[in-house]
Formats: sequence, C-alpha cells, structure tokens
Amino acid sequence: MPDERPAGVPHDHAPFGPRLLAAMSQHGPLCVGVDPHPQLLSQWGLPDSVEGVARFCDGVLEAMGGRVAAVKPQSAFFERHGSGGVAVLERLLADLRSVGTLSVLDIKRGDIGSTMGAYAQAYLEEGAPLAADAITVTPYLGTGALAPAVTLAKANGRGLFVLVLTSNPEAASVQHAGDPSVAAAVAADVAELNAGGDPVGDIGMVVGATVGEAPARLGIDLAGANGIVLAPGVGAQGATAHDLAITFAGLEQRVLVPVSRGILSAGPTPERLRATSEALSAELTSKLWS
Ligand SMILES: O=c1ccn([C@@H]2O[C@H](COP(=O)(O)O)[C@@H](O)[C@H]2O)c(=O)[nH]1
Repeated sequence: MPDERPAGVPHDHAPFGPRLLAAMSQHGPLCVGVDPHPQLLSQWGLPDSVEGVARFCDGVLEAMGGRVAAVKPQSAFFERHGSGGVAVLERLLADLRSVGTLSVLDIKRGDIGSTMGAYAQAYLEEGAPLAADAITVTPYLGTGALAPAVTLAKANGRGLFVLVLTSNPEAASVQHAGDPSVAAAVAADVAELNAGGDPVGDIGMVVGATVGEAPARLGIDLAGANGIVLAPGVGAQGATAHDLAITFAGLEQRVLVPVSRGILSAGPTPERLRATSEALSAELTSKLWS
C-alpha cells in the first residue's frame, strides 16, 4: 500500500523527539496554540458553545494545518463544554493526524502511578480516541510517578513535556524552592529519562519564555536534559522573541514556541491568521536560529 503521509513527516512510530526536531527544521519553531477562549469565540463571531468551538477549530486547521511544526490544543477550553467539547477535541486531534501536523495536547496530567497508567492509556495509547503526539505532564507527585506515561510514550513514538519552570508569576514560590531547586531536580530527572536519545530524547520540558535568567540562576542544565523545550509566554503573557534568545542561549534549535492568543486574535480570516503566524515564525527563526 503506498505511503500517503506528507513528505518530511517520518513514520508515527519513529521516536517523538526526532520527529518533532524534523518538523521544526521543516516549518520553524512556532507551535500554534488552540485555546478557544470565550472572548476569542466572540471576536471570531462564534457562539460560546460546542458548535462555536468546532467552527473555531476548523478555522485554525484550515489556516494552519500542515504549515507549522505542531499545534497545541489546550484541553481546558474543550472540557468546559463537557462531553461535546471533548468530542471536538477528539476530532481536532484526528484532523491534525490526517494533515500530518504534530499535536501537543496541553492537559497537564500527573497522579500516583496506577492512575497515571490510565491517563497514559487515554492520551498515549495507539488508537485511543484522545491520543496525541505528546502531552504536558506535571511532576509534583514525583517525576518517578510519571513512569507509566514515559514507558507508553516511548513505546508508541509519542512524547511528554514535563513542567519545569512555568510561565506564570506564581510559579517561583514552588518551582524555585530548595537547593537544588525543585525545578533543577525535575530537569535532572528528565536528563536521566532522555539518556541515549539521539539526536534528542522524547521527554521535553516546559520552561516559560517569561522566566528570564532563572534557569541559569537555579543551575538548571537545559541542554544537558537532552529534550526539546516547550516555551509558552510569547505574546499575550508579554515575552518576546528577544527574551527567548536570551533565556535559551545555546539551545536555540531545540525550543518549540507555542503561541495561542498572539495568533488567534488575528482570526477568523485564514489569510490574516496565516500572515500573523508567518510573521511571528520569521521573527522567532531569525532571533533564535541565527
Ligand atoms: O507554563 C505554562 C504552561 C502552559 N501554558 C499554556 O500555554 C498557553 C499560552 O497561551 P497564550 O495565549 O499564548 O498566552 C495556554 O494554553 C496555557 O495554559 C502556559 O501559558 N504556561
């Protein structure tokens, strides 16, 4: 049977880290976030309902599908509409697969090992209705508790992004605490999980674009963790491409930059969404990669 996957997108079962690196070198470091906020739905002339969210996703897919390295749906904005919203998320994940765009489901899961196993089956198992190429996970029950998700992700060519230094201002009181800090300990755990990953492991880290010099100050070896960094915070949260270049100096080719409101507020016209994302992608590429 002929392989009908778009050129440049390796087989689904190839390891996630290298697949994402390949997508980034093809499309650049931008990842479009899909956060159907009520305000954005209204701005797009859509109702704050399951139908509105579905049409919003269609608009994002039409404008961005196949044009960016990855798309990051924020589960909360689908869940707030109940089972209908989750069904829309399921369809979006399937649509992304069919256009060959990687999905990073931002769902921030983390629980005791046995429950984590069920979450892993929900989002990382082959054929699961909500399976994504990668999900975000929280390590605050101990990075070791994420083991079932690590195992299933690696077995199925999928990935995780572990929260290390989040972009919100309240994060420092927990994540910077201790010596070594909580964040440095989590990054060291990620490095162990990625040992031997070539050219990069499958376990990424979330480090906000807003965190400034915190990684250096807290002794976090971002490059040594051997994973791709997901760096939210550009646009609506105030961080810029220049901030990324400073915080992630030395790691430039391994930073995936999710932007939601900063792009989505240009909608609903596909041409404006595309123009905004292309301009941002060009700026990120020139500041991070040159
Ligand atoms: O540290 C984090 C982790 C996740 N996020 C998520 O990213 C987007 C950001 O949206 P913008 O509109 O681009 O600000 C959103 O889904 C957050 O939940 C984050 O911001 N910071």
